[in-house]
Amino acid sequence: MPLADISGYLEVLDSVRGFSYLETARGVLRRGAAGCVSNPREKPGYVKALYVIGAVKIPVGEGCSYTLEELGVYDIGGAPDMVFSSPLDLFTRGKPTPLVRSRLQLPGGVRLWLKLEWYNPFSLSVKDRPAVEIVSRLSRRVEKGSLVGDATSSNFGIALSAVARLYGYKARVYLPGAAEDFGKTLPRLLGAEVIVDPEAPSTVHLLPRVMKDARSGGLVHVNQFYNDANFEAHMRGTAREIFVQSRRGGLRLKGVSGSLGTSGHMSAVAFYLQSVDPGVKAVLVQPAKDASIPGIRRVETGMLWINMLDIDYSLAEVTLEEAVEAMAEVARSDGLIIGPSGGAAVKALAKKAGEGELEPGDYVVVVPDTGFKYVNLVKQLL
Ligand SMILES: Cc1ncc(COP(=O)(O)O)c(/C=N/[C@@H](COP(=O)(O)O)C(=O)O)c1O
Repeated sequence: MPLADISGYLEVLDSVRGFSYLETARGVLRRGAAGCVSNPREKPGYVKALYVIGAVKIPVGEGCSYTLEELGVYDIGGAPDMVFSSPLDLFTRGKPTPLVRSRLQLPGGVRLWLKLEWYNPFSLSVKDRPAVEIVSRLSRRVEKGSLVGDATSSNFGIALSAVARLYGYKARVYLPGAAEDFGKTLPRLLGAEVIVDPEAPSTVHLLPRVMKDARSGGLVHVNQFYNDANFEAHMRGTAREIFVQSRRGGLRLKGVSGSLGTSGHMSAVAFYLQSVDPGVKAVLVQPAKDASIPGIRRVETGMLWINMLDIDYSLAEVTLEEAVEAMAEVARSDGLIIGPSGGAAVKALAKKAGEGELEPGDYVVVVPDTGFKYVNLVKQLL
């Protein structure tokens, strides 16, 4: 059977170390096709490369080749009746998240498209994706009833609290004092323990405390900051969806823009789309010095994938005021209330467009969550 279900080979994924499999993934994406292997179990890196780009099938045999479409890469979900058998089914098949053309006019023929990640059902944010990927893999080796936890700026904590319960785990989330109220309250509503450290200026400052609690026993640290399942969730999900939606929507995709926390989603989006077309630009936003924008950080504060992988990107700096200004611009042009990190990414793209750095074409901005969570923040700045 030349096209086998890749789900029959996933046990080999855990044996793959490092990022070398990504060169294979890049090659398959660039060629748009994958060759056969006689025994996938002897090629765990190849299995992982196909899994991470979203293949559902793996070609088994000699001397054959299959297109991405034949491998199931284009099967990005969809439930026409929107009837789901469970909350996890809602997360999985209630995809892809929308990609919508904004009416906001940017200079230089830059056409703006918004990838609305608040359509993820648990945290109404992009962070559902790594939470489901991390917990579903963990459930293969961690006994039910265990306590899982991590440091979070808010969204991942909500997603982890929700998904942990669905898999039979308890959750504990650690937040910096400056986190928004929704990030401190909603995990409790979901039955999680919440630890707030008023002294911690950011999530990464909480990691020593989380690791100490993990070492002293009793806590499984899921570690969104260094767990490759974060990056891989976005390769198979966010990135693949943008690739397929752009193709099917007839976009002339010239660039992507987004923000950085763990750097999981924008590393995946940039890597995937630049593997397909090396000419795709990646405009990444970071808060201006001394600025604080919920959920995102400056690259120098420490991130894994954006620093480890071969990704070509430019950085733009944005203040919180500029991020909220962009929220208002999108709200008034599209009627959509995007979150501040999405606003920051729109502003970053607009700056690059204004500086004449972008060629005409379609640009996708990943909008990690909704602005409905940030009323107190916005109120002070409107
Ligand atoms: C609203 C919003 N926008 C963008 C990001 C960045 O996503 P990432 O780079 O894929 O982690 C995030 C990421 N938040 C993560 C990580 O936060 P961090 O900025 O690393 O402290 C969390 O919820 O714990 C976010 O919540």
